[in-house]
Amino acid sequence: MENSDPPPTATQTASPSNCHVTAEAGCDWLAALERSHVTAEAGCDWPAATERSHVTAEAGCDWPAALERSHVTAEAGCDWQAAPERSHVTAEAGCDWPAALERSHVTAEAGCDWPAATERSHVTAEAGCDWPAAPDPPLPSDCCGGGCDPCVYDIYDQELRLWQEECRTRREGKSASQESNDRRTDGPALSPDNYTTFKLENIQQLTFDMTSETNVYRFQIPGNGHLGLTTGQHLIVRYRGRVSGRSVTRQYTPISPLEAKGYFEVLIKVYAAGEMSRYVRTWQVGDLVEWRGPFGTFTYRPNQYRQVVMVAAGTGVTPMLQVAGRILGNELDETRVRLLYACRRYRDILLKNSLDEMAAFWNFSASYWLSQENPKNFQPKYGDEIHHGRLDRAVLSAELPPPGSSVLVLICGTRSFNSDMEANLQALGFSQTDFFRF
Ligand SMILES: Cc1cc2nc3c(=O)[nH]c(=O)nc-3n(C[C@H](O)[C@H](O)[C@H](O)COP(=O)(O)OP(=O)(O)OC[C@H]3O[C@@H](n4cnc5c(N)ncnc54)[C@H](O)[C@@H]3O)c2cc1C
Repeated sequence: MENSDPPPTATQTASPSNCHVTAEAGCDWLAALERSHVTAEAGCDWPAATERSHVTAEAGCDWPAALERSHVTAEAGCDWQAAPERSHVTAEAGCDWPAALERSHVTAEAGCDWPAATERSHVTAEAGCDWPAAPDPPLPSDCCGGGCDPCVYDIYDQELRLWQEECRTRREGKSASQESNDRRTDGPALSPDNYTTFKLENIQQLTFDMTSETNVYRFQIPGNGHLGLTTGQHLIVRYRGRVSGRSVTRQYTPISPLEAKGYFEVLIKVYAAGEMSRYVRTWQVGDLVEWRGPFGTFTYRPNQYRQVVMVAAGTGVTPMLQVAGRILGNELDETRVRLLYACRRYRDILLKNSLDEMAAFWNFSASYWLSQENPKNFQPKYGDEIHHGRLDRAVLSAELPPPGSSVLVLICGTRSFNSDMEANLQALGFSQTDFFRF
């Protein structure tokens, strides 16, 4: 006998992974596929969305609650639109959204008109609406596994909390800048819990080539205030794209003296393909940039060690400068400081003038390891200690006193540089307490 079921009245578009599927009115859908994004028309009676499916409902739709990790449930009267790939939802004006479930991040206000969200960001607001972008969760590859404090996951949790807080204040009718100003009048210049905007007052270019540039950015601190950092601490900067709706954070270590008043400076290497770099490249004098901090667990006591050996690569010199500045600025501190600095070429040595000034102190010396410099093609400054080749275990072995002889080794460079140096130190008999990685 032939199947007597009526032909389906609904249009169903099956989707491969990451594509979009749409259900028409009257459609009785099966659970949405993992990672498919689906839209239901009015009158649709959907089953619960499965894990990781993202669903939206049209006006009049009566949806069951979405399961964990599906993102939203729709209210009657809501008029939803299909989300673009991997973005989750867009809300129309007049929409009244219920709170999103775990991992969905936002609720939209009445009157809000949101633009399409970008990949992995969840929702953003359209023209007219000044809704904050939700933070992006870190990728597994963002975590170095080295026990950083704060780790990228801690930063994400903090960002999520801040973002939820900001959404709340917006719902209550208070703008974020108003909040920030309120805080500034009765609090310190900088807070680890909330972002403060600082005005960019100068940009100084240090290096430039086809793939990157390095600049020093100077920010004004109102009222001749200071950051309140201790040695070796860093800040977090946030970028929230008005158009893209993305929220990106990165860490940077101020290079200005810790006690500097009325300003602070950060050195930032701007990469062609870097996510934050793309934003930093657009910075202009007068721009307002959001910072929070300080962060970092490094502690230092004068004369605690006989020698501090700094092993740095590229922009990893920034915390070293802070620590060295602190030691050399205290005439009662007799700690010797030795910097081993790996760069590609001579002209890539960052903050060379500051390092040269430090070299005038009896207890500071620097040695530069150039991996890509042609010995014939550059003119070192008189007295520069230049080596051609890589900063490797043999160098550490020759430079470092034996483990246990009151030496602290500080490490800061790329992720691979850091883990190479840690492995080298351990192979040379140094224990975890003998070194610190920024
Ligand atoms: C505690 C701490 C302090 C820091 N302080 C500073 C600082 O003072 N100044 C500073 O410039 N950076 C500093 N960084 C690094 C900074 O936080 C960013 O990781 C860096 O600016 C790149 O961000 P991005 O979004 O532009 O690039 P991403 O989007 O994160 O990376 C894109 C690509 O850029 C390239 N890239 C990124 N970082 C590096 C790198 N370090 N070496 C080589 N290639 C790289 C890679 O090709 C990468 O694939 C610090 C990091 C930490 C954890």
